[in-house]
Amino acid sequence: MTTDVVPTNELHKIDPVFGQLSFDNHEQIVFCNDKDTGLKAIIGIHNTVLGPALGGTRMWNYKSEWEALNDVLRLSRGMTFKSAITGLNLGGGKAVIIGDAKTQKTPELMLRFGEFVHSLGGKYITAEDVGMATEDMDLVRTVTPYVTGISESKGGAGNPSPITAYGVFMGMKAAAKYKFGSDILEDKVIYVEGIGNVGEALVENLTNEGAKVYISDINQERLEEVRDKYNVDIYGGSNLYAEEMDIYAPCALGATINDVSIRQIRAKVIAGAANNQLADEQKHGMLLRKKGIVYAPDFLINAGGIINVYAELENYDRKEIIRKTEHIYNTTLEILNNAEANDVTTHQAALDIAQARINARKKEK
Ligand SMILES: NC(=O)c1ccc[n+]([C@@H]2O[C@H](COP(=O)([O-])OP(=O)(O)OC[C@H]3O[C@@H](n4cnc5c(N)ncnc54)[C@H](O)[C@@H]3O)[C@@H](O)[C@H]2O)c1
Repeated sequence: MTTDVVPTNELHKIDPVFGQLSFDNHEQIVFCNDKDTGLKAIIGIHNTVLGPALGGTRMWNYKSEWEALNDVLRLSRGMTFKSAITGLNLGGGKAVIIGDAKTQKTPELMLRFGEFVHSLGGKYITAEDVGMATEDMDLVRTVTPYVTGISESKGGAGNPSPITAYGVFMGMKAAAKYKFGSDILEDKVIYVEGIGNVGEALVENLTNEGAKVYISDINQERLEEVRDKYNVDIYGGSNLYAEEMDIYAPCALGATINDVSIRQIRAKVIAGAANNQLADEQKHGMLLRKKGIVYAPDFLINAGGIINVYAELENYDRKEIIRKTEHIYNTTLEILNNAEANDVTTHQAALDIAQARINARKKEK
C-alpha cells in the first residue's frame, strides 16, 4: 500500500472511500454531519486488534472533503502503528473536523462532535490534535467518557504536547547518537518547522541543552513570541530545506518530505513531531536512506502524547509516563540499527515491529 499524497484536484478520480490510496483496510469510517452547529467531521477507525482506536481530533480548513478524508485515513493508520510500537494496548483512530479552528470552533460544535464519538460506544476514543486544546476535550468529556487529554484539574493527564516534545527530543538524541556518535545536542544546528504546542516545547528542550535553534512558522506573532522567550533565531530565508543544518525537526503538518523537498534537504538527521512526514513512505524513506540522511520514524518518536493520554485510561502516574517516553530513545536506536542490518528504510523497520505485535495479538485472539 502507498500513502502517497494525491494532489487535491486529482483525488476525485479515485473511488471515494475504499479506493482511496490511503485506505488500508480501515475497519470503519464515520461521517458526522450536523446542520445546526455546522459540524462536518470524519472519524477514521483503522484497526482495533490491540484495543480501542485512540487518536486525536484535528480541526483544519481543508481545501476539500477529499483532502480531509485522505488526511484522516493517513492519520488513523499511523496511530495503529504508533500504539503498537510503543507497546500500548490501543488501536488506531483519528478524527478530522472540517473548518477553521480559530473562527468556526464553537462549544456547540464540540459538544455535537462529542455525541458522535459517544455513539461509537468506546470503539473510538478521542484526544486533541492540531486546532484543539485541553479545554475542548474537557467540554467533550461532558457528553462522553470516550475522550482523553483532559485537564489535570478534571482528573486527566493534561496537555500531552510537552510529553510529545520530550519523546521527540529523546528520539532525536538517539538519532544523533547513531549519526554523530554522541547524543549531546549542544551546538548542533537544528531547524524546528512549526512552533505550535509541540514545537515550542521542543525548542525549550533543545535550548536547555545548548543547541543552535532556528524556528519557522506561518504565524509571525508566534515566531516573535518563541524567539523572545528562548532567544532563538527566526529563519528568514525562503527555502528551509536547502539550508545547511545538522537536524531538521518537522513539527507542523505532514508530507513535508516529498518529491520536491527531498532533492533539497541537506539535514543529516530528520526527527520531528509531525505525523506522516514522508509523503510516500517507501519512495521517500528509501531516498533518504540513499542520501545517508537518518530519519527517525515520526510515529515512533512522537508517541509521548499517546503515552500521556493512555495514562488516563490505565491510571498510571507521571513517573511511569516519563519512563515510557524515555524508552523512545532505546527503541529508536534499535530501529535505526535494525534498518541498517536488514537494508530497509527506518520507517519500514519500525512498521515491521509494530505489525508483528498486531499479528501476534490477532493470532492469540
Ligand atoms: N500535540 C501532540 O501531542 C502531538 C502528538 C503527536 C503528533 N503531533 C503532531 O505534531 C504536529 C504539531 O502538533 P501541535 O499540537 O504542535 O499543533 P499546533 O497546531 O499547536 O502547531 C502547529 C504549528 O505549525 C504551524 N504551521 C502550519 N503550517 C505550517 C507551515 N507550512 N510551515 C510552518 N509552520 C506551519 C502552525 O502555525 C502552528 O504554529 C502535528 O503534525 C501533530 O499531528 C502532535
